[in-house]
Amino acid sequence: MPKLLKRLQRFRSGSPLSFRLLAWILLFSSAFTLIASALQIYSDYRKDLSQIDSRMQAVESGYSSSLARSLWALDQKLLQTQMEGILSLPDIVHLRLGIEPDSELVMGEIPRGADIQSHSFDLVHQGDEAFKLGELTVTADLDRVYQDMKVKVGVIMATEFLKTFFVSILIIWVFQHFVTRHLTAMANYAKDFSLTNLNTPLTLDRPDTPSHRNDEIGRVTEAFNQMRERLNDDMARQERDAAEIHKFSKAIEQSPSSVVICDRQWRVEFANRKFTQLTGYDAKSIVGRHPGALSNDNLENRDNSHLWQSIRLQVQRVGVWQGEVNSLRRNGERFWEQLIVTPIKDGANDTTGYMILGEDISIRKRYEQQLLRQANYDILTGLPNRMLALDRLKLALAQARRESSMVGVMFLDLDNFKHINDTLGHDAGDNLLIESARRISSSLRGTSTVARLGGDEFLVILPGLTGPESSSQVAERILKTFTPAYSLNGQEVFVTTSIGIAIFPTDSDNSGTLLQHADAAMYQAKHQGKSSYAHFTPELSEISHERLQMESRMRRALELQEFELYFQPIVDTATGKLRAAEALLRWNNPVMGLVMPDRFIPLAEETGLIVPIGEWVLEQACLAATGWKAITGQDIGISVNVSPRQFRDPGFTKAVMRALSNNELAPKRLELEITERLLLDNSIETAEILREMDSAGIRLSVDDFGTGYSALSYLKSYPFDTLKIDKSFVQDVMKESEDATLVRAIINMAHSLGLTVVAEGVEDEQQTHFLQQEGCDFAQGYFYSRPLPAGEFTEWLRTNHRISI
Ligand SMILES: Nc1nc2c(ncn2[C@@H]2O[C@@H]3COP(=O)(O)O[C@H]4[C@@H](O)[C@H](n5cnc6c(=O)[nH]c(N)nc65)O[C@@H]4COP(=O)(O)O[C@H]3[C@H]2O)c(=O)[nH]1
Repeated sequence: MPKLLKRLQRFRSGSPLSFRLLAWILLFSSAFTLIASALQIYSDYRKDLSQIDSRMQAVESGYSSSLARSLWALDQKLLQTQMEGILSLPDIVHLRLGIEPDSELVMGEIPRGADIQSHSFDLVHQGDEAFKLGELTVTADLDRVYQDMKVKVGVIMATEFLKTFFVSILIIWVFQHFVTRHLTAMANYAKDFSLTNLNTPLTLDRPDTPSHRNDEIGRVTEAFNQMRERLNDDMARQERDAAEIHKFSKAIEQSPSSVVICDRQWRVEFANRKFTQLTGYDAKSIVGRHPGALSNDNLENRDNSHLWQSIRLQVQRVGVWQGEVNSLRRNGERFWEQLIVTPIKDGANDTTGYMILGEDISIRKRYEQQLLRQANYDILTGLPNRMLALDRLKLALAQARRESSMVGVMFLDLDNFKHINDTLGHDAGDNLLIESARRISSSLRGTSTVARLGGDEFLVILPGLTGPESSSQVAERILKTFTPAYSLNGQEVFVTTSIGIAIFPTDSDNSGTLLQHADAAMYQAKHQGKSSYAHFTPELSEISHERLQMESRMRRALELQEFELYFQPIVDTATGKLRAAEALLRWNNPVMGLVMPDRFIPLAEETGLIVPIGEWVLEQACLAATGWKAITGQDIGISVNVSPRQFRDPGFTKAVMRALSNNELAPKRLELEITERLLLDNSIETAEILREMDSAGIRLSVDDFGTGYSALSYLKSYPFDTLKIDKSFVQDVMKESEDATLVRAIINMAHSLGLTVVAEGVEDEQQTHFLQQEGCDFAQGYFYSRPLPAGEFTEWLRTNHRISI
């Protein structure tokens, strides 16, 4: 019993549901039992009453006639016996027999206060005529019935209570065992459920069978565990999301671009580290401010407000704004930044804020400005370049049209720049250009423009001229500034310039044509003699046109096979025997006829066409030399002229080697003629190429010696074999004693350096004798033979047997 109480106690405290359930079960089952028992007792009570009633009926039916007879017969004894017999019947406690007319016989006693039930009936004598003899009232005591009922109630109540109680206990136990303890376990699980034990599933103390899994508790358990797993997943996702968010926020924070995030009202909410580095504004100090109004300078902010208004409008309309902004750092320093402004949208595509990405492009901007400068200005002299000059010219022409004034266009070319550049080196050339630019600029008014068009060409624009003569005055001033010597590499050098002038609108009203005319005039000035100027005349355009035509014809001359090599013998001065031949280029143009190299080689050099033309010459010269061996059986050398531009071409060495190997010519049979201008450049590459040629066995000669700086000293440093005295000295040896002395000195010096000497331009016998006397090794000139086309030269070989090997 204490155990049971304890249990009950536990139910009360730990299992309120069980307790309440027990109470309810008891209440309901008791009520139900009570009602049922009450109904049952009432039914039994009614049955007892009806039994008494039927017993009284039975007394009436059984005794009325016998009592009537006894009464008729006045047989008191019998009557008494009969009445005692009735009184002995159960529950009947009292009889009253009323006898007609007024006597009565009473038997038995009615207990005081007892509940009774009475039944009366007449005693009638049945004769001819019915005669009422009396009336019998039978009274039954209901006490027994009540006693029975009380006992029944007691018994039923006790048994029903016990039954209900034990059934309830049983139900509760069953409920507790199968349901409540699991619910309690669930409750405890739920109570202890936290993020730390998310991985512990809910398990109940019951077998894991399919039926258990499918019942309500099983389903609730499963629901619990599913909930736990979902929570687990959610937590994992949340962790992942948090890590992602952390990563993104770190990325934004550490982004190399500045990042500013604003709310919908364009108030700064966040700014990353880069922003602070870039602008000097601390992120916290600008929170809540408008990104265009960070500075305290009202003027600055007002300027910015227009910009940010258009940014806002464009972001709203187009969804993005990007551009370059000249921003202000906190310290007042300006910098260029590239901004990208975009809205930040939520899942419903509503704008929740704005993001401003910024990148410092100051360096790029500076670089761009530099590029712009480079695109418009000549780096060396700082003068406007061709592009800017043309722009300025167009502007000047437009203004002159409006003002009906004149514009002078001057084309300047330094007369001996190429020579100085080749002989004194590029540095000297550069200094010359810088100084020339300065001198030209110094002779001009403020409104004039001087520009460098490239190389040694300058352009001067003279706006607002009153007449062509004003341009002549300027030209004279410029020429005058060129009079003093230039100091280059410690040497005094005299440089002159040639100026061509064209006037707007007299010569042309078009900038391009004016430039062409000025160029043509410049060539005319050069032609007149250097250090002069010339005005454009209509005839000049023809000359300039010719130059252009020649260039375009030359470009096609190779493929049209218009070039031809002539060969001129180089003979031993003492014996007159052939030693080698010099290849001299000719251009057979159907329109221009036979064009001599002096006319087209400079243009070929200028345009770079000399490189493919020179390769062709090398190839053809080697081919010819191989052919002569076949004819004569002798190895005849071949000299080929190489121009500086050709020599400096990166493919030159390969082209030479290719020509030799293609034609199987021994390198020692090939002699390359190089002008001394090339050597004075003194560049490492020149020396290397010469050495490469020399080590390959190719012979090298200095051509036109005497026309340049004629410095013998450099000859020592290079692997030359031959020195060719220029024809201008040879031709005058018999007339000018100075030239004879010079030629003699050259021969002696060359020999002392171990060089063979060739005299060029030998035209008569006297010259030959002189050279023989002076010990000049070889001679070349009309005296022996003019340069001959290949066929005629072969013929010359056949007829001339004096071949020296
Ligand atoms: N007055 C006179 N002149 C004589 C006499 N003997 C030869 N000559 C000319 O003197 C020039 C000698 O060639 P250069 O000094 O190398 O001068 C050459 C050379 O520098 C250049 N040249 C010729 N062919 C080529 C070539 O294939 N490549 C290159 N780069 N230049 C070439 O053109 C220049 C002129 O060549 P050419 O007109 O053929 O003129 C040739 C030749 O015809 C003479 O007795 N009297």
